[in-house]
Amino acid sequence: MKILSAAQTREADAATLQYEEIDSLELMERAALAFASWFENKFTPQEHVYIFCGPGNNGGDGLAVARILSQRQYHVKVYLVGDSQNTSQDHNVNLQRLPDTITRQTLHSPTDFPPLHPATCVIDALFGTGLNRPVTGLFAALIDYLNNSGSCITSIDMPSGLYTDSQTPAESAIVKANYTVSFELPKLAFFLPQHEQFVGAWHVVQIGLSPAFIATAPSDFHFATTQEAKKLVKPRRKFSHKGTYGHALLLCGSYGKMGAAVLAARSCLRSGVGLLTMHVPEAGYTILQTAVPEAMTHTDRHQKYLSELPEGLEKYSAIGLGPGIGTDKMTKAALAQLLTTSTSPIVIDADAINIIATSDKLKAELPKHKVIFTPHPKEFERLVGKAKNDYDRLQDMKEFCREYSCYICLKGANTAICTPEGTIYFNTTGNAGMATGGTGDVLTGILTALVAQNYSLEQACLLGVFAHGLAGDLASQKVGEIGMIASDLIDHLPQAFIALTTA
Ligand SMILES: NC(=O)C1=CN([C@@H]2O[C@H](COP(=O)(O)OP(=O)(O)OC[C@H]3O[C@@H](n4cnc5c(N)ncnc54)[C@H](OP(=O)(O)O)[C@@H]3O)[C@@H](O)[C@H]2O)[C@H](O)CC1
Ligand SMILES: [K+]
Repeated sequence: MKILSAAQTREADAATLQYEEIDSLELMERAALAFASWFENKFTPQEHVYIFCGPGNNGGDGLAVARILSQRQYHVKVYLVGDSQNTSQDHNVNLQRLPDTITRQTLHSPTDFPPLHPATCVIDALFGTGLNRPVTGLFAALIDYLNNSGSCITSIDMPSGLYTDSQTPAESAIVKANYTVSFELPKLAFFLPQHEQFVGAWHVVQIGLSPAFIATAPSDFHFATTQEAKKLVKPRRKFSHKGTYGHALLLCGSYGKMGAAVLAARSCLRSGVGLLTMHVPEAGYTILQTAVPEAMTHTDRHQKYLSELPEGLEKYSAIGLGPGIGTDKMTKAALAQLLTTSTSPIVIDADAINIIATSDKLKAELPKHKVIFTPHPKEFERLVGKAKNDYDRLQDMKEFCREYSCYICLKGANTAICTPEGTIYFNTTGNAGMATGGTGDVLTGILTALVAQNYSLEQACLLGVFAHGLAGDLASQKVGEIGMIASDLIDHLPQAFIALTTA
């Protein structure tokens, strides 16, 4: 699904009003009803609800929510902030519609701020997508007060003070929401690690914005949905054999890091590949043959490191390399040779990324449209460079992928997948239990298996990253996040693929 900018959200809003022949007040009512339903599922009417409303339509939503929640037996108080001469039309109508039974107060200075308790539910309706400058003055004082209150804060549409799709200036106060309930589509800001403390757990509620508008709106940013991931899966054919599903080659491992090779091999096999050959240092032979009997094992002449490529590279439909290989100069030479001789797509991870990161020559030799990089943030920084903030990092990623015609899966809470055209997809599966050694090796195995099966590189990234996160989510239901290890992901890959192939 697409992610729209703040400006496009306003256009979608206008297109919806025109297409459905409704007025903006009705759309605001829909938004408020959708928010209130989410709120009712989360909080009981025992809790006191304080709603802080700004001058625009975000504040208008807050006023409509106040009316609806009060009808549903919540004890609601409304606090109005800002110049009452500068309020939006729909804000004004909803203020008039507020029943007299609801206490309301205009906040003129910090001395007016109401006492707040940890048990108070705060709804933040100060600013949404219409924020057009940093939040300072009384609004900033209020935001600081809310942030320090210990109360549970739910933001309507956006945490107030946070820019929707560009870097928020440092001087802006920003609400630190526990929950953000946004309308129709998540906003770009939600996917960036730097905003974790502001956005909290985000949810999207539907308000029926024009699907036709959304379908045609241009956007470089997307997020992955289960429906989309399911559409990517190619069903197995009845009259097929192991040759139908490709032959993967994984170059992994070094002395003391042979476990990375085992993890990549096992996940590759659990992702549907027809045949798998492992090329590992001599010391890995017994380990691989014992731990992964389904894989063929080919050994390097070097005992501890990879120093050469196996014969007959052309027979492999995909090559994965990096997990556990180290950065020995012999390994670097073998990698250089691979980049210039391989005709197959290559998945490049871990130390293979670190090796390429140090050499402009190797970067220049990357085969076009044939490489997927899977860096974690530190490896990304080495490969692409250090960015000032997450928006700049996305921009740098696009430029790198365009320059080298490659794909990058930047691993993290919402792994960001970038194509050579500069389109970015944020993944939506996975959990913090996956922040543990070896889960990256598992991803390399999955992606190599999918590319070997003839998925396009883009399809492999989207499906592979989604399945990897889904396996993590399924594993967390069994072992939780704290006790999770990379092998748990492999154990849950079959279930993940079952979930992606059932309606
Ligand atoms: N399509 C949808 O998703 C719908 C969303 N709805 C809700 O509407 C808001 C967007 O409403 P909008 O009125 O465009 O904008 P805001 O309420 O976010 O803010 C605009 C007002 O705030 C003032 N402003 C802006 N920045 C600041 C600031 N830093 N300090 C003080 N005041 C600020 C601005 O005043 P100006 O001085 O710039 O004129 C406006 O008064 C969206 O987020 C949803 O919550 C609809 O309800 C349904 C459809
Ligand atoms: K808000």
